Amino acid sequence: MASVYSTLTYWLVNHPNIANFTWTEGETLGSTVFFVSVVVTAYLSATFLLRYVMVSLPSLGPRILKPITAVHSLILFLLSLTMAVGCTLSLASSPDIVPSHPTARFFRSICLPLDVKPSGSLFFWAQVFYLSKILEFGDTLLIILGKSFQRLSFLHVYHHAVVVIMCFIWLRTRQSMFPFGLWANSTVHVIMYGYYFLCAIGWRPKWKRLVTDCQVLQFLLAFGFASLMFQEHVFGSGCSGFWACGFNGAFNASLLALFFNFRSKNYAKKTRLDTWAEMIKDVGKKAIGSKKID
Ligand SMILES: CC(C)(COP(=O)(O)OP(=O)(O)OC[C@H]1O[C@@H](n2cnc3c(N)ncnc32)[C@H](O)[C@@H]1OP(=O)(O)O)[C@@H](O)C(=O)NCCC(=O)NCCSC(=O)CC(=O)O
Repeated sequence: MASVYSTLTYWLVNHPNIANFTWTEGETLGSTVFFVSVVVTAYLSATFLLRYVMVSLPSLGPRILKPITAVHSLILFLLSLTMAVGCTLSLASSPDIVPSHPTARFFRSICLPLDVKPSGSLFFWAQVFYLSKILEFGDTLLIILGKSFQRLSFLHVYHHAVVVIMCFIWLRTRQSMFPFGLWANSTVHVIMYGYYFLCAIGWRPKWKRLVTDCQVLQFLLAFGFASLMFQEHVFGSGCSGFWACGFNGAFNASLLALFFNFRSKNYAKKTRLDTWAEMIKDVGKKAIGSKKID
């Protein structure tokens, strides 16, 4: 067990390429406002354009699409797992940012010091996370090519576009709360891409609702921890990128509202149907006396 831990720590935290990583605006891949603007504009334009072009074209058949979707989801599942483990180990073992006391270590995941340098393993994983959000654009392409237009929701497109801007702001402002956000979202995406992968290989899991609930939970936890960060910023020694956290707060609040709407549309119906079924059963039971009905 100890050797697994130390091997993982070496490859995901202490490897020279990771430990010596420094995010430098204008030098690191994707580190300019121009890059983010082009990427997000290209994503939105391509999505709307392809959506309308595909209306008059035949969809790629499931024989071609399902294996590609499965591979894409599997890659994102493995990448999310690697980022979640990498972030956890970075928080547990980076001596430069993380003090040895567990409570202080937790606070480091929600409040970075004002003079924090954008270097080391945590920032390395934030950069990987940022680039992985561009890879997630593939989800939209797969939905459009399969002509599953009902799944091309506002929630989907809005999330995929704005999350890239959010990650760029994390890095540019050395924003506090990003280690928690990175850890929570990567962990949730392990479950989400696991679910998507299983759907793509033809096994539709029964725990879809659990995936949605985990997504909602990450936003709720973020609000809880943000209040602790606020206290630490105001009454403690200050947190880096405090004002940029407002962007995250607004984005999380909008996603929370959209996910509550998604939940009520996708799962509440079932509950109502169940209620109706039970009512009909009761009426039936009364009508035929003590006879059992299914
Ligand atoms: C359970 C959810 C994860 C997904 O809900 P859906 O209603 O979209 O799920 P579904 O049951 O229709 O999904 C199964 C279908 O997805 C296909 N599928 C598989 N892999 C996919 C991929 N990588 N991208 C897009 N589609 C994919 C399967 O082949 C299957 O198609 P077929 O049905 O043809 O067999 C939900 O909680 C959710 O997030 N809904 C919002 C929609 C969304 O776009 N979410 C992701 C971005 S938001 C996000 O990611 C927030 C966060 O950060 O946590």
